[in-house]
Amino acid sequence: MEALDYHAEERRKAEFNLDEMKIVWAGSRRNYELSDRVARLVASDPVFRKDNRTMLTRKDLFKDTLRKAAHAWKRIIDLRLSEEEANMLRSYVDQPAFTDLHWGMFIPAIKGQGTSEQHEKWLPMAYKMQIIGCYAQTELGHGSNVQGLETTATFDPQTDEFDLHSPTLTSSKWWPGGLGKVSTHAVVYARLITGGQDHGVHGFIVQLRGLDDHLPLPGITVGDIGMKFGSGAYNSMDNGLLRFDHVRIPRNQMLMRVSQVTREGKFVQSDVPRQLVYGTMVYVRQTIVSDASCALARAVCIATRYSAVRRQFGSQNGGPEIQVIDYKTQQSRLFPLLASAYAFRFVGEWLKWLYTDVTQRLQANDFSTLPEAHACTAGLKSMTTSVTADAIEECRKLCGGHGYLSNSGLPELFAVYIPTCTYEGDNVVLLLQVARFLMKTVSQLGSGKKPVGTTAYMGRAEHLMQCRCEVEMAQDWLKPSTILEAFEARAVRMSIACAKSLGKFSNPEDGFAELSPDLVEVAIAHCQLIVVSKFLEKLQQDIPGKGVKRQLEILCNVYALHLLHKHLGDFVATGCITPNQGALANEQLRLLYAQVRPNAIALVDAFNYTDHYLGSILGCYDGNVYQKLYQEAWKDPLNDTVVPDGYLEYLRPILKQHIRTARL
Ligand SMILES: CCCCCCCCCCCCCCCCCCCCCCCC(=O)SCCNC(=O)CCNC(=O)[C@H](O)C(C)(C)COP(=O)(O)OP(=O)(O)OC[C@H]1O[C@@H](n2cnc3c(N)ncnc32)[C@H](O)[C@@H]1OP(=O)(O)O
Ligand SMILES: Cc1cc2nc3c(=O)[nH]c(=O)nc-3n(C[C@H](O)[C@H](O)[C@H](O)COP(=O)(O)OP(=O)(O)OC[C@H]3O[C@@H](n4cnc5c(N)ncnc54)[C@H](O)[C@@H]3O)c2cc1C
Repeated sequence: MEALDYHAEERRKAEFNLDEMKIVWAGSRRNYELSDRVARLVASDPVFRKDNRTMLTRKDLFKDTLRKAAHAWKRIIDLRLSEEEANMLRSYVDQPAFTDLHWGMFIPAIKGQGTSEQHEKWLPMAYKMQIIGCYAQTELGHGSNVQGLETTATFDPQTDEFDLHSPTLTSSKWWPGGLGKVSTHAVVYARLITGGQDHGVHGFIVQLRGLDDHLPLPGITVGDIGMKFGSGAYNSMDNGLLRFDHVRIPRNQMLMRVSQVTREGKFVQSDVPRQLVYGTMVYVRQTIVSDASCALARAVCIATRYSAVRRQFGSQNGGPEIQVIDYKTQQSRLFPLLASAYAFRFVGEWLKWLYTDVTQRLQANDFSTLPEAHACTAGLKSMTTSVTADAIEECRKLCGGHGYLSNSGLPELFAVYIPTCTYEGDNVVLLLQVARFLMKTVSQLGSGKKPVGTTAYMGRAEHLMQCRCEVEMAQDWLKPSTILEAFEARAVRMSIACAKSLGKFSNPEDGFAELSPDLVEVAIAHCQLIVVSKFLEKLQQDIPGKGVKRQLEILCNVYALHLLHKHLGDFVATGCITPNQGALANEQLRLLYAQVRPNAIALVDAFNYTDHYLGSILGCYDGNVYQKLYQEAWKDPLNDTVVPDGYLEYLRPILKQHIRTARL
């Protein structure tokens, strides 16, 4: 018998080839096939079950995470999964774990900041997980300000060792994932001191726990920092605290690609820029952008499918009520998020390319593109995670009351997701880094130095400062060059206006601090331009499949025009467009929503998410929402008994007292 599909009619409405769209989303046919195989592998394995996760106590959740990680590792070995497949497996298992930090930060830190001898010594053990590491940078007193870290690593020429010490309470390491209960090793960031001189923050490989008994080594205090936001969620991770009481490590455990300390205790700064010490963060920020599109797509998939099932009001002659997805307000809240998921997917692909390119250049000692890579990863990490976090909450609201149920999947997704706005760089702090980069670029405009890469448009500042938008009718907004020029003109005009305001301050740092809210807006305008332009570039590629390119063009226009509508003040105030042209953009946006509507379900089907990964009754593929909600309610432990525990002690006495009072 064919399974019920409540979305069958919706799926029939689609105007494009779904299989081809799945490939576009995955990046290539090969990626699609790998990802599909791994998703099914995870979904069909009972060890990876996650529907009961929010009910577990912290200890049980943590043990469940250890079990899943061990099982995942076994599957990776048994099936000889590649690094790429293992990473897909991590995504589909969907439970933050120490393994994220081991593979995502500990190993990359050694690779990026270690010498070839250090690679040879440490990487084979790390790859086999004979040692497990974390990334211990943040302290109780300092996270954003890395230069303010207090942990010290003092070289002792007598013994050829570093003495690691936590001199104050605020120097305690605080937050590193995997540190609390699991890691045997850490890359610890500490101030390097030689001959009484402070050389700033550097990375050191430090063993924390015994490899046989897992007990902390002498001088080391280590533990978990406690429960975090939400149930389930990020509590599967053992974010930890760590203190050193004069712990000794050999000199060759300082990561020495950027700077070295000789046997005599001489500090040597190589030609490699000091910022490479921050290189692991650049790598992870890039991965966070790709992950943002996945989290956003997940929330949007749930809200879209549910919006097609849910009906409220408008029944005619006893017929069905209106599907809430047909309300224009629902569309204007949902479809820009759907478009953003695609936009972030494509900008994530591009950022991966940029990161690979900069890494190859760094290996050849070409550091010229490092500032651009830093600005792009910082800015896009900030922008995509802020949008995604807000979007998950919006999707919860789009699902009405049922969105607040844990089994909608949205509360836990939100709780797991929101720290991305803080970790790997607070989003505002990162946007200020972008703003610094932009102000520097503007200040060099007159010097003959041509801006390149994502700031190349600033080289056309003269034109962009005075160009006039030529839109006369709503449909004029569909021209890619018109959209691009409006976004470029807005970004350049906001940047130059801020640079001019900065010039009025005698001390530039005072000016930067005073104008920082405006600078954040400038950085956002620049990042939005990057996303819009990368979406437009994607559309220049050969995209096969009936109607696929057309749908992507519609989504690209939705993405750009909803931003234009949202930030209309910026566009009008800078004179890039007139208020009337803004109104025409909004008119066009409404027409675009009507074009998205018949394709909405198929556009979220293209993410190819299994019901296991979605973890949401509201978002299930077959749309059989009400029956599943009803069945699920009876599985709640509160429904194990008809009369709840505590009735005799607490409820009955009140009820009885009430009866007595009533009789009086
Ligand atoms: C159960 C499941 C099992 C499954 C098993 C499966 C196994 C296989 C799995 C495979 C897994 C792969 C996983 C990947 C996933 C990874 C997930 C990771 C999760 C992350 C958790 C979070 C971790 C953290 O949070 S770590 C800590 C992060 N901390 C920060 O980000 C701190 C933010 N602060 C800063 O970055 C800096 O301090 C800064 C930049 C704000 C200021 O620095 P500073 O004061 O030194 O600089 P400035 O004076 O402002 O600038 C000087 C100069 O330098 C430039 N610059 C700054 N930063 C950089 C940089 N990074 N790169 C390059 N240049 C930089 C800056 O622009 C200035 O330039 P000028 O030209 O001089 O202006
Ligand atoms: C779930 C989670 C996992 C983490 N995992 C790790 C890990 O594995 N390893 C690790 O080392 N760290 C980790 N961290 C720490 C994380 O990297 C830091 O919390 C993060 O970098 C933010 O720093 P902070 O906490 O010092 O925030 P703060 O800098 O104290 O931010 C507080 C407020 O001050 C504002 N602010 C700060 N500086 C400025 C400024 N210059 N201008 C304007 N506003 C400013 C911020 O915008 C924010 O609103 C993790 C954190 C979390 C939440």
